[in-house]
Amino acid sequence: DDVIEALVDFMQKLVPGTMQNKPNWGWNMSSDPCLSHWHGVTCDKSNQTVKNIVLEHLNFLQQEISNCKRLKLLYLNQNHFSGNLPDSLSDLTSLVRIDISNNELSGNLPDMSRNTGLLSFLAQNNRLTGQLPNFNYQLLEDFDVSNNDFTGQIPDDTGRFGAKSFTGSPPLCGKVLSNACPQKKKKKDLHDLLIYSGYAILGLIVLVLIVLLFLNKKENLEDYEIGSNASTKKGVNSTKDSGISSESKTGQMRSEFSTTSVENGGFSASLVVLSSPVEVVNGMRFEDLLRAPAELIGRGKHGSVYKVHANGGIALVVKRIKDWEISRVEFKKRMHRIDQVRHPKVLPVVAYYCSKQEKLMVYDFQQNGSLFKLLQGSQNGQILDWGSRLNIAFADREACSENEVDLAKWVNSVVKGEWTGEVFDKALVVEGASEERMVGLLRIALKCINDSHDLRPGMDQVVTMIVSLKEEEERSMASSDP
Ligand SMILES: Nc1ncnc2c1ncn2[C@@H]1O[C@H](COP(=O)(O)OP(=O)(O)OP(=O)(O)O)[C@@H](O)[C@H]1O
Repeated sequence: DDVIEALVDFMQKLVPGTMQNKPNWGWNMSSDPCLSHWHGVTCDKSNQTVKNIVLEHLNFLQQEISNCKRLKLLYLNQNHFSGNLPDSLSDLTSLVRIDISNNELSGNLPDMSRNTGLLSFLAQNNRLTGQLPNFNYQLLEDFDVSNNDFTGQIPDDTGRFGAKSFTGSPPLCGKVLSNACPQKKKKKDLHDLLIYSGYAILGLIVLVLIVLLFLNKKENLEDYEIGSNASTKKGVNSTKDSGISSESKTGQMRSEFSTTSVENGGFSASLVVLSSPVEVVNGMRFEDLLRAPAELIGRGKHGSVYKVHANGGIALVVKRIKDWEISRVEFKKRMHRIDQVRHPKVLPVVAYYCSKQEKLMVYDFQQNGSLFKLLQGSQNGQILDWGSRLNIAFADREACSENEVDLAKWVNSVVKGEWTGEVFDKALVVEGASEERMVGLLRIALKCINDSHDLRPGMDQVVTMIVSLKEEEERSMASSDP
């Protein structure tokens, strides 16, 4: 009975209670270890004396230890324990000290990185294998894994524990041992190379994006600058284009130029005000121009012309230049060159706008319209009398002489080219004057303005020429009568 009691007590201490459910386990006070064949117990032939107790492969530690969540100290040193340490050891996060030294434990150590409160770990003199797991080396006070069969690199790069803690595992390598770790495999190099080239490509893409962004910004800035340089001078604000309704508030159709400008992609830039003192454009923004009611008043070779009722209903003229492949810088230069031309017969440009899609020139509206139309009599049905035409011609002559254009030369060229319709008074033609006679007279007049004094006819010669012209015409009229 004493033996039975001692054995049950031993088992109770080793694995308290938990093995009782195992079939044919025995190990209780109500049975006999030999007759009831307790697990692991062998007796002599007469079944009187317990001779051997073999409790192999029962994973006592494995089964029990994971339940001890608050376990702080685990001292199993010098017990000849064999087998693997349970993985559940890493779940016991309250553990402070572990001593499993001087046993015959084998296999890998469990991951101990979660046991953050561990102060000592002693596992020397076992047969443990594999790589050393990560410990919180900074906190550890005692650490010894010497005389095992660990392999690979010592993970402790703090150098807190010297060679003594690691010796006896020949394949183990690291800074603290004389056994330096071999260079990393080529595969790792290739891996690194791939990672670095990935970074390099990514960096390149980012760089290209930045450059593109910068260029784009510069382009916009150029627009902005074109707008702001002159406008700062004149106090015009730079502004972004905004949404514009398809019809103006006055009910007039929104101008074609504004429609296209907006549809072409919502660009932004200011109207550039030149030095001409047309008050209304000061402070006017490009979007104001787009919003203003406008009507088409003419088309030239280089584009269409719109009358725009700007702020307060003041009339401006916007010429929308079509298909001009010119850079902004060049356009800007030309506009400023035009701005420098000061001539009473040249209508100054008051402002301009330039973007990739759109080039606009803004003028003051001229009530009297086009001289060409006035001369052709097609303007408001108005017919210009001969005296007014002469006045205009003289004014133009003066203007042209300033510009070194020779009116006589021009008339000569007109007569030679037989475009006389250009120079004759329409009223004379309407009254039935002979065009042939007028050309004859014009030729006589041109002889009178010959550059060379000697070649100019005298007055008597002029009279003779006019008389013969008259007679010739009368003759031809007589011969043509039936
Ligand atoms: N400032 C203005 N005020 C009033 N009407 C204008 C003004 N500018 C132009 N117009 C009208 O628009 C018409 C066309 O003008 P535009 O300047 O396009 O003529 P253009 O010199 O023949 O053109 P292009 O140089 O493109 O051949 C003119 O004939 C005139 O009736």
